[in-house]
Amino acid sequence: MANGLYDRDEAAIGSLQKLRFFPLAISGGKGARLVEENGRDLIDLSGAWGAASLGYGHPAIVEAVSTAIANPAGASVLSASNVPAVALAERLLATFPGRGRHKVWFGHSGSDANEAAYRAIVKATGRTGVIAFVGAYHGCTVGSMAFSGHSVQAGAAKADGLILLPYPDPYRPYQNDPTGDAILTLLREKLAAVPTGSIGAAFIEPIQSDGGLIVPPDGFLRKFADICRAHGTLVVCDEVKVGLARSGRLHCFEHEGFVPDILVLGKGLGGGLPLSAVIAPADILDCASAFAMQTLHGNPVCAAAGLAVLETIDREGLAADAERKGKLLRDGLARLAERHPLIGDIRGRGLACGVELVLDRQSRAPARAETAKLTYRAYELGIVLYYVGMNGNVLEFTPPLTITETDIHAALDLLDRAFSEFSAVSDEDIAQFAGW
Ligand SMILES: Cc1ncc(COP(=O)(O)O)c(/C=N/[C@@H]2CCCCNC2=O)c1O
Repeated sequence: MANGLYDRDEAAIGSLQKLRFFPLAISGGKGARLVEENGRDLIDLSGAWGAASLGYGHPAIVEAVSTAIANPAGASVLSASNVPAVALAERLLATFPGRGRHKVWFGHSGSDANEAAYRAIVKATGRTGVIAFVGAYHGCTVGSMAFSGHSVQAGAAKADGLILLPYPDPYRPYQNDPTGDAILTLLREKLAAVPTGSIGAAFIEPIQSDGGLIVPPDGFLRKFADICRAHGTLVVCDEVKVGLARSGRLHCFEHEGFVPDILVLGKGLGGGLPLSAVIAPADILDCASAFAMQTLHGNPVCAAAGLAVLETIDREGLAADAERKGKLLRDGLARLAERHPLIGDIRGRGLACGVELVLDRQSRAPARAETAKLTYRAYELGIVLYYVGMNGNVLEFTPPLTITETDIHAALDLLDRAFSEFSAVSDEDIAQFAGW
């Protein structure tokens, strides 16, 4: 379609903020389906990288946002309180089992939330050191990149005193130890080499998402937290992508039998609107004023959307639904693996699933080029699906929590075709899409 939407996008919007895999040009959406400019509809297995937690056009979101925008209670919490933001903060605090007094900080994105958490911890404790993991994507601001470990940000300035650890990956285990204990030994060695109490924060994803949708071994997070806390380090759980019912529990850390000191939420919290939150001890979030603020933080319209998301998760039982539908999806993917040797590993919790593609199941050599062609073919067949991973070879399934079983089955049928047909995609077809 000459001078179609995608061409106009290319002409008008810079590549600085683009992560493109195929020429998706969207004019609308409903449920778990996106509609392209030409009227074609696609099943969205990404959910806008997990942000469209309730899909597109959910009545609860439409109602909440329409009401809020028609009578906006100001525009932020900087210099006034507003009804939706206070109500959302109270509702978030009611979900968090941490001991002691906690408060909420509101942001627009996972990036600004992680950055605010780190800056507040340094301000409150004076401890600049930070622990994080190779493969972790905590954001794309200077501050959140400073303790991210994803290859896409290799050139970014890193925090002084950053300790980056391998993330425990049972499919590619560090030192061939699938339990992750070798990583904990490394952590103890690193901590022994720094002044006691010099590390303020430890950032961990309970499922490492952009690093490859990796579910850690049982018990790892709990043991990791114990070691950090013995060093006086606050454990920050980044649930921006896998939180809020997606994993089959309201909070993903519930699978791990531990409670983080600080919880970071984003993406799905806003149901497609820009909204993030940090839940932290009151003494951390009250350590200063006018220190981590942006003009529209705590925007009442976005906060109304956040309330609608939490209420809908509760009312529609979306956590239990995610558990059930995630198993349905992974069982279907396992049946595809019987026919397609490219599939090396299937993993996930709830509706956060990863499928790692390899050239050979013995060597587990990453199938990077094949992954790019597969996602392109899937798009041609009517599926929106992106990939993640340090080797660019892990299909990431984070569909709307409201996806129907019918759409899951339809998507699996289309994926089956994509696996059979992707080799027909030419290098030229994907050349213009840089991906990660
Ligand atoms: C665990 C986790 N923490 C923080 C972030 C940053 O969130 P924002 O992109 O909302 O700033 C993210 C964002 N992840 C990226 C966003 C860029 C495109 C690639 N796919 C993602 O999901 C994240 O997954």
